[in-house]
Amino acid sequence: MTGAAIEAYGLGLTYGRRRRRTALRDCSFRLPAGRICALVGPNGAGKSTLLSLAAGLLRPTEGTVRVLGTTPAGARTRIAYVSQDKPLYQQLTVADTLWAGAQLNPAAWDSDTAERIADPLPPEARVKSLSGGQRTRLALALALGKRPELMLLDEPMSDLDPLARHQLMGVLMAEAVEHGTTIVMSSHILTELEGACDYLLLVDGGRIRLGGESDDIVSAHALLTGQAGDLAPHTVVESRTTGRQLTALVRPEGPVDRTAWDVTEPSLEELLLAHLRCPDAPPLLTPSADAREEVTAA
Ligand SMILES: Nc1ncnc2c1ncn2[C@@H]1O[C@H](COP(=O)(O)OP(=O)(O)OP(=O)(O)O)[C@@H](O)[C@H]1O
Repeated sequence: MTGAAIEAYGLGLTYGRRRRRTALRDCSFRLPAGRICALVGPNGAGKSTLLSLAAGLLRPTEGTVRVLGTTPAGARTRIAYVSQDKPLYQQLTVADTLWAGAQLNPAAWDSDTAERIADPLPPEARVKSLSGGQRTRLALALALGKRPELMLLDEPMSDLDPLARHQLMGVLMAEAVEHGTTIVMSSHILTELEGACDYLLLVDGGRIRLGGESDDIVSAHALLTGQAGDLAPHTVVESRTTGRQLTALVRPEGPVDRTAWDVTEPSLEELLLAHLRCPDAPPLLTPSADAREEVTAA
């Protein structure tokens, strides 16, 4: 398929030889290019593993992944990856780090963007003297300066103060709009992602549970409230009873009986939390996220 930033088919990764730990299993999905995608899931779900596979830092133990129409290794110059621990050279100064970024990316380096993002940092400060949030800012300056087609960001906002978070989220979104950059951003802060991301991947227990346009995923669900009653024929994600009142998150399979139920649209956060509380709910991929054909070897 064309126009995909990431395509995975049966993708899996098991760490270790003796004490094997399966981090991802049988993940098939497609992320169209140009999206800002939230990658969400509980601790240990497999988000970092998925990002590392897409960045070409890990090789799958099963299945395949393609990035920007080629192998992750083949796309390396077109990808920027910011890992959770933001590895930077401790001895270099901020100015040296930006200079090194320019030398390593001579064809596409965007010094204006990189310097604008790094601006609040003292140029002569050594990386080892920066705070966690300041290092994140420098790592994002390097990533954006590279002018990548795909940015893979592992919890990029977790140690930034609210003002810096707001500013850098704005920069990321402007970048996506102006240059069509695809951004995949893992985070635990669901409210922050709700306004910023137009695409969603929910990973849980090493599997993809939800994938697709956030709006389409939300509108595929309904919150029903009423007297305890029959929820058939709808697919039930979660149902809870308080006294005689039943509240259920369902995927409607046909018209909902509005004489029996109050019907509202769930927020993205309500929807995600319900899926996390109910791991047996069936997965849902919208048509654009559905990778039906096996991609060629990674
Ligand atoms: N290097 C490793 N060796 C062995 N197991 C690992 C390694 N890295 C991750 N794992 C395991 O793989 C699983 C997925 O980890 P991963 O870091 O991908 O999760 P995550 O969704 O990014 O979690 P978090 O939200 O806590 O960052 C976990 O069970 C973890 O313990």
